[in-house]
Amino acid sequence: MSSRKVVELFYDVVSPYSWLGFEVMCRYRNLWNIDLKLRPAFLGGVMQGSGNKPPGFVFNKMHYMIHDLRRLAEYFDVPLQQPSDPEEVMFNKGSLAAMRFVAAVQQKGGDKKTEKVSRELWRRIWSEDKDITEPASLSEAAVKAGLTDGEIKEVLEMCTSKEIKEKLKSCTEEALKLGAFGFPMMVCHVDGKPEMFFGSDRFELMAHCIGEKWLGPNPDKAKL
Ligand SMILES: N[C@@H](CCC(=O)N[C@@H](CS)C(=O)NCC(=O)O)C(=O)O
Repeated sequence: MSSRKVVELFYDVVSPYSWLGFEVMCRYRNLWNIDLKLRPAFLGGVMQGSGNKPPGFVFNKMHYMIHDLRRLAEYFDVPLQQPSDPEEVMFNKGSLAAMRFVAAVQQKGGDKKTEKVSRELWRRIWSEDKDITEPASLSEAAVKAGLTDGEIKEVLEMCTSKEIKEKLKSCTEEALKLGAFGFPMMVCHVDGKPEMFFGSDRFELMAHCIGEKWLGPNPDKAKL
């Protein structure tokens, strides 16, 4: 068997398309000969650093996105539901506190816990119309992800540390260096060279580039 290819997934829980990309990558992780590395980063920093603007800033794009996400939720089998005030959630409240929390969970608990906490945060913001900015909200997500009270207390304390702020910042800067202008971004390391893909709609091409088979967004169902 050829050596496993490293695939880095850069994401932010404020991004609904990242949730789709994240679930697909988690479903394919054991099917493809890949080593998936979760790279929680800050989409606001990527927008600023690349000079891009969120698609929601253009009225027609926002309108399209809301319609598109409804179709995609069903197609990807991810329980995406639009929050009651998407602009407030995405542009005013944002995700800096949540992504520092995810970075701290990764530092303390590794990728399995990072996966679970990220999923619970997405569920709050993009399925249940709940807050992800307050410490109590972050704690609730962590409880659902299976972290103990002691772990949650420690992770919340870590969020304000210089180390965690730097960790999130450096991951965001790394994404920018790899060419990021939005999320999700997948970077496949093929023969030592990084190959970047933007969006949750590039899996077919990505599979082709890494020599794997694309079986649709839900490979388990495709096999039935
Ligand atoms: N076509 C992509 C769109 C992804 C997308 O719109 N991502 C947003 C964040 S939720 C973004 O960063 N957009 C930047 C851009 O479109 O330039 C997909 O289907 O996943």
